[in-house]
Amino acid sequence: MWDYVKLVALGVVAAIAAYAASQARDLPYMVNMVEVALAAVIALIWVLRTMGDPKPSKDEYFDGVIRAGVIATTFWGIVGFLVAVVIAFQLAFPALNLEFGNGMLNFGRLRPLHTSAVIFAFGGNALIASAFYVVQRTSAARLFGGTALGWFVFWGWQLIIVTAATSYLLGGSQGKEYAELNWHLDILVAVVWVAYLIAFLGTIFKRKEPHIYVANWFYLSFIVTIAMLHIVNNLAVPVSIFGTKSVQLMAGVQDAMTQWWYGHNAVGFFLTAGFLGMMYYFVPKQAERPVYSYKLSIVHFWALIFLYIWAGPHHLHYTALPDWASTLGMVMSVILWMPSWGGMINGLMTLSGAWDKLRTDPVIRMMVVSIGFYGMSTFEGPMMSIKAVNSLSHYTDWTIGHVHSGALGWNGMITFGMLYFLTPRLWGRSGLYSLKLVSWHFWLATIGIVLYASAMWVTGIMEGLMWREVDAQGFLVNAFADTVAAKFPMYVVRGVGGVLYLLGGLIMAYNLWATVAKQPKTANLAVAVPAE
Ligand code: HEM
Ligand code: HEM
Ligand SMILES: [Cu+2]
Repeated sequence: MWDYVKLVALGVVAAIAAYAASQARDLPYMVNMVEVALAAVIALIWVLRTMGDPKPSKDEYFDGVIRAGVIATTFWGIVGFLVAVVIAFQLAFPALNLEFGNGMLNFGRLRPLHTSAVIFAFGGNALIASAFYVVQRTSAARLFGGTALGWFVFWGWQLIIVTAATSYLLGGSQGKEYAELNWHLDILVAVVWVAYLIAFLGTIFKRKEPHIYVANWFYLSFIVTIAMLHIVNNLAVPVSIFGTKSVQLMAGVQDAMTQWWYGHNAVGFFLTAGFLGMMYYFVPKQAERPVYSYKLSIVHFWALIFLYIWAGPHHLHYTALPDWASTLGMVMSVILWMPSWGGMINGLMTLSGAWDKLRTDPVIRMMVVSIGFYGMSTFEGPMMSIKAVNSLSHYTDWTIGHVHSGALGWNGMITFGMLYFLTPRLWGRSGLYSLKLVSWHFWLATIGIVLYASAMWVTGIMEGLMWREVDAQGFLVNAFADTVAAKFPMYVVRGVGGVLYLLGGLIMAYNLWATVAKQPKTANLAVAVPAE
């Protein structure tokens, strides 16, 4: 019966999408609708072919969707880093904005492709997969909603990634950073995200462990907050239901504030709280030590989520935003340093008594460096939110350097650690194919980040100082073009750093593949046992 409901629903979606494509007013909308129709047809065929298959055992964890998530995270990571390297060199060598790409290969279109690929495709898949793994293990319960809900979340997310990417390349964007998707795709995101929330919360509700492990608190706050941010920041009235264009509900400075309330908390909850959930499960697991302080984890959790939500105005210093709002954002940001370091200390000190593992286990090394970069970027951030500092750093590459020490160092490295932890376990292999290759990955990535961040500090502070340099009469000394020319060598260094980081990612992809393909099989451990 349930299968028939699914068939009808998919058929209706395919028909509506095909009709919408035929009525489309612009190219991105048309292509997106064709993609949605195709996806619905493929899903329909799959449901038809698997109808009546035996149901999987209820006391086994649902790991298929997590395996798919591991593959997707690795794949989108490589895609995101590759586009990253291209745009990095485009900034150094503008001729790389290739003419024959007809606009599609220009920096302006590839930049949102990069940010979305790394944050939402690479980071998003890592978060979804790890949340599904952690919530099942710590609740000793199978994922709520059965295979259907889990696969819906996974494939829905991949569909969003593909439609988003094609839309950006074709110029479909509403021009809000990290929220470039037009309204028709925003609705898709909201639907898939609510399904994700239901799968996660449902598993918590049916848990066999009385206790809710702290990693789940972080994951839950991330899922709920992102839903709220996404919906409020994208409130808009479409111009036509057959086109991408819409009118934002809020205007002017209210819209700007809403956008950076969203943007900052995308950092705070997507790139921080969710990844802290990852840290709180995988670091103790890999180190084989309990969390350093459970009390600290609770205190810094509440402090973190309370403070983050107020800090958005630090993106709008010296703008039309009222001064008091800007000051409020600054103060909350500076206070935010404390809970951030609470998290860092808790992660690092989990290794107390196991520091020797740093020499023998490159996966732990990766996690520790990740936590180190988390600490560094959450010191740098509060400092940059102080108005006097921001008046120098804003609009410069310093911000870009800050972003990437968080993104490459913290998000990237903890994700790599998580993938190295999960792959042998999910495929029932005795261990990773090669620890030596993990070590290579570690060094390439670390050197890549250091090149990236130091190049951006130098060029950022340099251009900030050049912009404000005045002569004795008060005239500006440097033309804007002078700063662009001066930045060239640093842009090349950043590009080289990116190449190293990408190489590390490729080595990881090979190592993970070889782990599955070449390592001997061990007994499968997918049976639900109390709180792993
Ligand atoms: C191979 C490594 C990477 C390289 C070479 C790279 C390069 C770049 C470049 C050239 C830009 C544009 C900067 C500008 O407009 O001046 C950029 C922006 C950005 N990248 Fe990356 N990136 C890499 C990895 C990542 C990762 C892994 C993430 C996130 C997890 C990330 C997140 C971002 C964000 C959020 C921005 C926008 C920053 C802003 O507007 O302030 N990047 N990246
Ligand atoms: C206590 C923690 C943090 C604070 C207070 C903070 C503060 C700031 C400030 C003041 C800016 C510059 C705003 C501007 O001048 O335009 C900024 C930019 C940014 N930060 Fe952080 N930061 C923190 C942690 C992080 C972390 C851990 C990450 C990444 C994982 C991150 C990602 C970003 C991104 C992506 C931007 C660029 C936004 C844009 O596109 O303009 N931040 N942050
Ligand atoms: Cu912020």
